[in-house]
Amino acid sequence: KVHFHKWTVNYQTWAPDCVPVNIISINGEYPGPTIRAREGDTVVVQLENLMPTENVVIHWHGIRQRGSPWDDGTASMSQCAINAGETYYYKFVADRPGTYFYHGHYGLQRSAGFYGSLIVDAAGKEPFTYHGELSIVLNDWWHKSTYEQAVGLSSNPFVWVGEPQSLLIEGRGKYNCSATSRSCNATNTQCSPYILPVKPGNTYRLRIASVASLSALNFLIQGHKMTVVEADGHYVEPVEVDNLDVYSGESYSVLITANQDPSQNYWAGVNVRGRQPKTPTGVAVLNYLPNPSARLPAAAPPQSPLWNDYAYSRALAKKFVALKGYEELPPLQSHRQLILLNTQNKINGYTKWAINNISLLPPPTPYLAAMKYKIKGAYDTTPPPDVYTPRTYNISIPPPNPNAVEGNGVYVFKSNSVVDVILQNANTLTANNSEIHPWHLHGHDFWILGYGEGVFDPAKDTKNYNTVNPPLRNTVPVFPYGWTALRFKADNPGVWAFHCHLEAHFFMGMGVMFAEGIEQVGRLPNAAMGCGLTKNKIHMHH
Ligand SMILES: O=C1O[C@H]([C@@H](O)CO)C(O)=C1O
Repeated sequence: KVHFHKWTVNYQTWAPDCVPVNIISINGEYPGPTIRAREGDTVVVQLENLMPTENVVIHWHGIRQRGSPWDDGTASMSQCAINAGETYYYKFVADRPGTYFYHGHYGLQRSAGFYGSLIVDAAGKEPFTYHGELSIVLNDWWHKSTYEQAVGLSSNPFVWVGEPQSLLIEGRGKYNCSATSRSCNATNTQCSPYILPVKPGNTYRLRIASVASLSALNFLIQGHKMTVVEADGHYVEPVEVDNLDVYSGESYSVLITANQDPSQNYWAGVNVRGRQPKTPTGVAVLNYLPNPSARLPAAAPPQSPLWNDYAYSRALAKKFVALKGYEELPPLQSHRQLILLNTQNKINGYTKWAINNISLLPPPTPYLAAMKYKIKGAYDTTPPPDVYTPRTYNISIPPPNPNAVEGNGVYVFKSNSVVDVILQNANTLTANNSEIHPWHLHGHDFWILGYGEGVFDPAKDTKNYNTVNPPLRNTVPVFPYGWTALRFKADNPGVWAFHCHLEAHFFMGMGVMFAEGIEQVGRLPNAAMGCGLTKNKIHMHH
């Protein structure tokens, strides 16, 4: 079955947290329309860019784009961004059931509200049952425009975006209007809390995803336990939790049962973790029918574990393992091991993030076309280093030599080879500071083989990898001063970004490029080309 969607993208005034700002909307909606498909279906999105002053792309987060790497929706990587006034057709197969989403992948467009849900239903029986389904996307929100944020991030002196003003559940939050001189209308229906209607006694599958720009989030429902059953489109052994960490780029399904006093409604809440919170709890309402949805819970919004209780977060992350009998297990050996050290750096005085001392600056010619058509001079053909040097680098202090370089080289993998990547975290430019980074891989799912604290030791730590029931994911956090090890099969011809999913960090260069099987990539659509050096590779038809 083919699902056809006709979308227009435009600027729009919207008040997600009661303060009107400019957002990027789809068909006038915020969040954008939900895409719903069945496993194996094809999705076609006719995307018309009606924004008069900027280009656009959409990334289909969690969709692997097998056979359609040009529709991964990454500007400068998989395609030329769609010009103002132009229309592009995205076409891909929803080949795996699960909870996914889509968002802009150009500049800071995701932070401008440019995102929505993408849900793929299983063709067969699932390992759990429920009466109904609910779905939310979590986000953090700023009043400062994304253009102002981008200028600050690329200025010297550096202007940091700061902590968010609000946390949003399905695009809705509530700023304290008396705390701002800006226009703010607490009765605007755009900022009324999102309602999750439930029938007493019933069990629901709640799909939760995060597109947060900066914040690690913790989600919980007052008085209700949640049983986690799916993560990033893969089944996990059921885990019952009181609250759930959701890192940007992750998605979950949890089962909840409406088993509390039916005369009440309950808060669903979201709080910041991993950074000292300056943002109030974002809330939605779990509405026990037939209570009126406007009957707000009397209790205070629910609170999460302490923001810097990393032991809690590490322990929770380790609880998620693949559901026995449902998920593919990893190959026992890998062919190549990358150890990627992240550092915050200065380049000519500008604040950046670097991986093995290289800060990613994507080129004007998209990699996919450049590699497929062997366009000379499009990007640096010297591959970046597999491991960081010196190997004695001290991760617990600010970089002693903070200078890094900008680069755009690519890690090229043998077709179908097995690759291990170890993400190694370190101190930032600020003493005694290391941050959580959620890393997202395009075009693949990977197995999480392990998490550790301190410096990764290849001789010792590889022995403790979980190869028995590691979860398959497309996004994984690396905790402060720690490491995360993952494994994937380089079995999807194309060029794929692997990057920190925090919007500002990716903008500041925190990512790398992977490629495999380029010779097997089919002919690129002309519409994905036309920028940089791709222009003379456009195929002429009669
Ligand atoms: O990339 C970042 O920059 C700031 C800070 O390190 C410098 O202002 C911050 O908190 C980040 O996550």
